Amino acid sequence: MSKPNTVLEAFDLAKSYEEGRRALKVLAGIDLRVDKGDTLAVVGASGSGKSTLLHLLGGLDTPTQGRVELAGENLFAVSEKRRGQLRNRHLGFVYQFHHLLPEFSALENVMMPLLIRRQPRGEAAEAASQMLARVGLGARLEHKPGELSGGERQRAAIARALVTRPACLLADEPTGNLDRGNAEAVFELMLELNHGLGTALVIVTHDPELAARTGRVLRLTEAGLSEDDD
Ligand SMILES: Nc1ncnc2c1ncn2[C@@H]1O[C@H](COP(=O)(O)OP(=O)(O)OP(=O)(O)O)[C@@H](O)[C@H]1O
Repeated sequence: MSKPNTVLEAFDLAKSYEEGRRALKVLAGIDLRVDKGDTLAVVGASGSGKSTLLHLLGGLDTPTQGRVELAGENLFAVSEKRRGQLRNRHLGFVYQFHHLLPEFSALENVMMPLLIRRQPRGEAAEAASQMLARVGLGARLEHKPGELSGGERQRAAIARALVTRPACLLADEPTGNLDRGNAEAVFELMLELNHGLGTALVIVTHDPELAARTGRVLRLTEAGLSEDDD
């Protein structure tokens, strides 16, 4: 049974890919619990399955075995429609590439998830501009993605992911395309927002120094998932 403040929980999660007659085992026996407000980094060698794990946690890919509970519901026992609703209601996603829509302004991009939820335009604009101000882009509302720097684009993507106030933000190498200074700034911003908004944060990173700034570091190896001691 999930505890009341548990946001996301994985039980005995496994993922294999068929390779001809053999199965390529990527993940096996993964148990993981993310509580409200947790900050957690997932590290591991290239190909160890970090992105695969994040996709499973977000219900974007299906496991070969095991289950993921989001807000107490098994993501893979519900309909596709319900899975989408749960994802929408409780999760935010940030990727290495910002995925902002190029023809829309920063403000319009961040309003989008609220408009999709049928929030009135005025309210959506207000919430989006507040969130953009929180990520330091209060003076860039009308800029299109092509008129923003790399770090600013990633900040806008974070604002878009958080504007719906998700319980948990899943971030896959969100600083992977940034130089050192920007990577650190964006990482710090995510931790700060996570703290301020009470959002749980699961962040996949290659960077051990950045990972060490989170509350928990989980390491993926062939033996499975283990938690680093402080
Ligand atoms: N659709 C797929 N079909 C077959 N194999 C796949 C598929 N997707 C991923 N894999 C394999 O699963 C393994 C884990 O991939 P994943 O992208 O999760 O690793 P990662 O730890 O995120 O790597 P990186 O740090 O390089 O991004 C890799 O060996 C990859 O080749």
